[in-house]
Amino acid sequence: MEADSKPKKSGARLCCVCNQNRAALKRPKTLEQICRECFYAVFEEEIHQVILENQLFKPGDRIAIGASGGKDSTVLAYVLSELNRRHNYGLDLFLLSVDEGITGYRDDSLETVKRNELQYGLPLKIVSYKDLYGWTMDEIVKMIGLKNNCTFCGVFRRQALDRGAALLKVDKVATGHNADDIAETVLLNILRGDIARLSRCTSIITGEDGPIPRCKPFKYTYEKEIVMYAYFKKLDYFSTECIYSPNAYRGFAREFIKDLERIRPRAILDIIKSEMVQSLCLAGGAESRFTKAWHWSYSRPKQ
Ligand SMILES: Nc1ncnc2c1ncn2[C@@H]1O[C@H](COP(=O)(O)OP(=O)(O)OP(=O)(O)O)[C@@H](O)[C@H]1O
Repeated sequence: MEADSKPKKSGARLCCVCNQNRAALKRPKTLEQICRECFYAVFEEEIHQVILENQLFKPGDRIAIGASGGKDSTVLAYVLSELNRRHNYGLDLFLLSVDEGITGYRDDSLETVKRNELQYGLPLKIVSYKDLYGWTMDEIVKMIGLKNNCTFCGVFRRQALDRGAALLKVDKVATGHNADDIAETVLLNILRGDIARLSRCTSIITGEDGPIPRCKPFKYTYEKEIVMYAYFKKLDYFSTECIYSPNAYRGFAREFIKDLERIRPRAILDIIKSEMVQSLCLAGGAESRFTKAWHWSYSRPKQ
């Protein structure tokens, strides 16, 4: 037997990919035992394939990465810079942050993004609610209280990202929304009976009819794997929840998805997939029939 084909440690569980190194973790998505190096490789390769298959970028594109300083957007910035170099995507990458003006949250996470700017060598643009709208979220919450503040903030942030993207003259904004976020949104839209949003929420590219399209390279990437990747790679990210976001309804959906994942990891992908199939049916002309049937059954008097 050749030296390098021997297991490194007898009795230790071997990585199911290379069959050489000791497994260091169980992949949350597949439950495979895998070593760190192979985990990095499969994690990055899956994202690369998603980018290619969905034609998320074109050579020469200027891409802003929506950078909140959280784990998802930090891993996105790191992985996109790596893939851009490795596969010669030919992209000009930028970090774009929105400062909502939330003391004790966004000010701290922006410090992380400023460090990421240096660590990854990506130019950073920060746009603030105060400059764009004349109000910080702290001031808005003082005025309107905690009810509905997430709705305001979401609308403002979307516009602020568009404004920042226009200043940077980018072709697209990439965000760190992951598979768990998308499955959660599918579930929320089902629970609210919001068919219009339901049929849009799994799209990997959105806003193509608006000023600047958005894309989600992590559409199929599990949150737990993002956390593991950030942890093993020792990436510098900020991990505190927004102080104004006690969104109970979304919280329930999140917990439910996590419970399903514990029993059956594929559940996250299956929720996304089943929504995509339904959207395709709607796009194929079944929309009016489906909507009529929906309204009929919804408004039918109780027997
Ligand atoms: N203040 C912000 N500035 C720029 N982009 C943002 C901001 N907040 C959110 N985003 C973008 O939207 C995505 C999803 O938002 P979400 O609220 O889930 O982020 P988060 O939990 O604060 O951080 P992350 O998703 O990076 O871990 C982020 O990954 C990021 O790309």
